[in-house]
Amino acid sequence: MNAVIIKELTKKYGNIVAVNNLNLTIEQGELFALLGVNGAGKTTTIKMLSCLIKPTSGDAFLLGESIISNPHSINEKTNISPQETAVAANLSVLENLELIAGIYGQNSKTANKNAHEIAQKFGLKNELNKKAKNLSGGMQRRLSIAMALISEPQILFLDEPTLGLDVLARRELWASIKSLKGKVTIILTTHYMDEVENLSDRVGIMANGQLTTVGTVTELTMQTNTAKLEDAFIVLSGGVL
Ligand SMILES: Nc1ncnc2c1ncn2[C@@H]1O[C@H](COP(=O)(O)OP(=O)(O)OP(=O)(O)O)[C@@H](O)[C@H]1O
Repeated sequence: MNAVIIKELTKKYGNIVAVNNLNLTIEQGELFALLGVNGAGKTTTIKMLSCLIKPTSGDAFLLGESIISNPHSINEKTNISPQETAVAANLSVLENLELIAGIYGQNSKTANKNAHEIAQKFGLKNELNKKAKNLSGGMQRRLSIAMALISEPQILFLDEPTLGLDVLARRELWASIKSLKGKVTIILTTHYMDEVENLSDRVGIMANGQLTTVGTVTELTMQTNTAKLEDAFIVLSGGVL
């Protein structure tokens, strides 16, 4: 079954066409990685799909609901961990998690139970009483994703989830993301090719607001006659090897 159907989605900022006539279908439980050089249109796409900004034209259907006519319904079933880590600095880890659970309508008992469960899953169990501002950057990214997940979304958007993390923190976060595969539909943007190779079921490459290529890592390397995704990406983004 399809979780996401994108139809001719376009976003213009004045003369700039940030996203240009995007068409794409993503299956339920799939982890889809969106790649592209800086300014290609990835974040704008994710922001439209998560109903943070309105498209100029076109539409997208998430779990059958339109981002134009039913954004509230989509907000109940999806969540985003944005590029800027979105945690309340002066609240503890537990309070941050319970806050989001409360916003999504969970009573305090359920919110507390879910907060403890998700903290366990994301290696945050020993940090529950720490203020978010005193966590390391890696722990803050983890908390940000845990906060997106506590609402039990069916679709999760991860915008550069491991940006600025050290190798160990990145690997730990990959393991947490991998444990969601097949259960939650995930759309992820990243500049790290090893992340895509490790996590994604399919990859889409954007250039100048357009989705130029969609396929598995193997399909992309075969298509470009290259040995690894990084080389395939350079070829497909119009660069020189
Ligand atoms: N609020 C805005 N106002 C004007 N132009 C914008 C706005 N947001 C994005 N853009 C422009 O839209 C284009 C696409 O930007 P977007 O942030 O979606 O790219 P991206 O692929 O996510 O880049 P990065 O990898 O650097 O995060 C860029 O030319 C950018 O300058």
